[in-house]
Amino acid sequence: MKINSIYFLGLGALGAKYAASLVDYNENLVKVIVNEERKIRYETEAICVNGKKYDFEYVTSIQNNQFPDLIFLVVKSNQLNDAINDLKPFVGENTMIVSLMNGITSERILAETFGWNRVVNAVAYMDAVKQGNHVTYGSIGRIIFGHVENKSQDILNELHQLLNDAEIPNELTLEIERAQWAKYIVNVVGNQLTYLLEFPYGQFRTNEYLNHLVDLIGKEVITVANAYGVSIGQPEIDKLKKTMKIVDENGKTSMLQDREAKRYSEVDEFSGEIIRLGKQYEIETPYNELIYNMVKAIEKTY
Ligand SMILES: NC(=O)C1=CN([C@@H]2O[C@H](COP(=O)(O)OP(=O)(O)OC[C@H]3O[C@@H](n4cnc5c(N)ncnc54)[C@H](OP(=O)(O)O)[C@@H]3O)[C@@H](O)[C@H]2O)C=CC1
Ligand SMILES: CC(C)(CO)C(=O)C(=O)O
Repeated sequence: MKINSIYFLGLGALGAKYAASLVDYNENLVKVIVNEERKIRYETEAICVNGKKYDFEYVTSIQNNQFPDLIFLVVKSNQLNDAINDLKPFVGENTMIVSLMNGITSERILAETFGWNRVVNAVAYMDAVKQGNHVTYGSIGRIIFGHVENKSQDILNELHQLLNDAEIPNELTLEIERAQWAKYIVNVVGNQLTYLLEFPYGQFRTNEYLNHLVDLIGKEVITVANAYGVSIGQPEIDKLKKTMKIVDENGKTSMLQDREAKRYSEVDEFSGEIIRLGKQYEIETPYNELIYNMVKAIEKTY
């Protein structure tokens, strides 16, 4: 099956970056799902990605019964429920939905509405930031994707080829859940610690107390991951520490950026989900309990 049309729902930092890269490859490929309010707003102030202005094609409904082959869903986890409602009219019987969202639950929630045969699991490594209508990113990034039961390989191979042609680094994996947890541990540990301590990445290079906390919280995540059935361990903690040491020392995790902008964070997807899984598997998760309640206490003041 050839991929001739790709829609995006979510034109924020990550969505705009990838929508722009695909438009650069083929301007007829991409449309963006919006409501009337967003359409007017986005058309009035066009989105710029790394300084280049993009006049994306915005759609508020399906035209001529032509459903997209693929939809990238790229919203924050606290926007997912509304996004699913807005997505429903655009999902045809052959449309696949790729969630680029952080965390491990969005695909399951999507599958509850659309079925697993419509859902592609994915994880994105990127450092995109959106301020006003300007999106900037520094790293070339990478998308890793796959089907949780390794089904739908035809369209996944097609997507792999298309991303390669568009020069978007990507990997089609048969171990997508493991790949998602390897990123999830970075978010649960790195995002949440930098949020609470208000630290840029540079602190990971020198601060032994911070790195001790990485070990403590990391081990808690690994215990839960192993009970969930995903085989990650100390190598993922070591890799996370290494990653945090080589990125821009002044850069900040998205969760710290949320705090600075007084936006609600994705804490429910991070420690919230670890606590929930901990209860399910009868594993104590005291570090995540502490983090969750501290983040919520801060957000309560908004
Ligand atoms: N930024 C990054 O580099 C990375 C982000 N991620 C993950 O990707 C996800 C998205 O992050 P990010 O792009 O940074 O977040 P942003 O907040 O920048 O973008 C989210 C966008 O979704 C739009 N949106 C929300 N609800 C709807 C809806 N119902 N219909 C249409 N558009 C909607 C918002 O529009 P509006 O502003 O108009 O309300 C906003 O532009 C998160 O899970 C994040 O953790 C993962 C890896 C890297
Ligand atoms: C991996 C990391 C920490 C990169 O910035 C991230 O995903 C985030 O900030 O949300």
